[in-house]
Order: sequence, then structure tokens, then C-alpha cells
Amino acid sequence: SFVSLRQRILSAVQKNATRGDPRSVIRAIDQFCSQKEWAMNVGNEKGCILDSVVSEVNPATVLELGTYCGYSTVRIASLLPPYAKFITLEFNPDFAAVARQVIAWAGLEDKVKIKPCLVEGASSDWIPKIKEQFGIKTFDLVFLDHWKEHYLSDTKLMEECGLLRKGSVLLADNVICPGAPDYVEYVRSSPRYKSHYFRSHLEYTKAEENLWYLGIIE
Ligand SMILES: O=C(NCCNC(=O)c1cc(-c2ccc(F)cc2)cc(O)c1O)c1cc(O)ncn1
Ligand SMILES: [Mg+2]
Repeated sequence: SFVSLRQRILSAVQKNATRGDPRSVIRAIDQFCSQKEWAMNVGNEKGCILDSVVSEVNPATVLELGTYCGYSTVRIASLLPPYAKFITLEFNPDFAAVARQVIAWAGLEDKVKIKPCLVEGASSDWIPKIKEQFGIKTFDLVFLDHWKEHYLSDTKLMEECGLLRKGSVLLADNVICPGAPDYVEYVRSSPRYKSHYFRSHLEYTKAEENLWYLGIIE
């Protein structure tokens, strides 16, 4: 019967990565997606930029919007300090099902140290509930990688829900391809944000892409 791309990615992880070794899970996905089939993981080039931002911010609270197969979830979770709280939201239940298994294979599900809490459902439904559900006041880091047309509305929603503070960092994937022009326009013209971008390429291709970094200054 037909095996979906997400299932083939999971099989590649289970076949080629070592249980409990997050780096081998990342390597297995990158090898599959560069040698066999393209998939919309953030990839290794942008992934190294993500790693450097996570290491610099050293966040106690992280929100990821758009889990997909859990590739960036594993990258982020493997760099977090033991006390960190990490929530990743995925709308698509099929993606979430694969991500749970990829995160478990990396050993991050079991580790007391970090338990990325994978929440299924629309970000706009979940964002207003996060404070009470997870006992989180504000996020030190938000990684936006979900529907590109929801970047702006979800950022405004996070502001309204008081989930962002002075010093919070937002990192957005795909501001060029597929693109989030309204989001870029809003944050660039807002006095609340100091923004700049990291030049990179669309995962597993040579197409120009940027990761858009936002520091909240007010
Ligand atoms: O979050 C959901 N989809 C993934 C968002 N991510 C993307 O769409 C995405 C796309 C691309 C991309 C780039 C070039 C190209 F030719 C095709 C796709 C790259 C990326 O790096 C992404 O991150 C989703 C799905 C659904 O059915 N319901 C609710 N949410
Ligand atoms: Mg992306």
C-alpha cells in the first residue's frame, strides 16, 4: 500500500539513526532528504543557524509553531538546559504522529531533561491557552515554521496573550520561500522589534532563503 513521505522519513530514522542519539536522527533525515526525496524540514544549513540562535538565547521556555516530522524539534530540544520548557504545536495529526516517534527515537521523549510537549491542533486555538495549560508566563524563544500565512496573525496573538516580553526572540523560517511578506512588513515597520535576517538557502536546494531573526525591544 502507499507509504507516505512522512512514513518514509520515519523509516529512514529507524533504519539509520541510533536510538537515543539526536545528532544521528538529524543526520539520517538530512541524508534521506538530500539523497532520496526533498521534504520541508528546516535542513542542516538553516539548522546550524537555528542551533546558534538557541545556544545564544539559552532559553528556559521555547515555542515551536509547526512540528512537521520533528526535525527542528530534535535540534532545539537537544540544545536546551535541563530545566527548560519546550512546546511544539502541530496542526496536522499525521505529521504529529510521525514527530512523536522521531522525538522518541532521539530519546528526547523519555529524557526527564527535556520533554518537547507536542500539542495537536491549530496554533490560534492553542496560543491563548498556553499560560494556564503549561504554566508558562512568556517565551524566551519562538521558532515559526508553520503555515506562512499564519505567521503574522499568530505573532499578534502571542503579543495580545502576553506571551512575549522585552528580550524574547522570534526566529522565522521561509520568509522568502514560500514567503511571509505581510509578517516581514509588519515586524520591520514596528518599533517593538529589532529585526535582521540570516542569509541561507531553502532546505536541500540552492534557492535563496533567509531566516528572519527578531529581537523584541519593547
Ligand atoms: O504547518 C503546516 N504545513 C507546513 C508549514 N511549512 C511549510 O509549508 C513549508 C513549505 C516549504 C516549501 C518550500 C518550497 C516549496 F516549493 C514547497 C514547500 C518549505 C518550508 O521550510 C516550510 O516550512 C500545515 C499543514 C496543514 O495541512 N495544516 C496546517 N499546517
Ligand atoms: Mg520551514
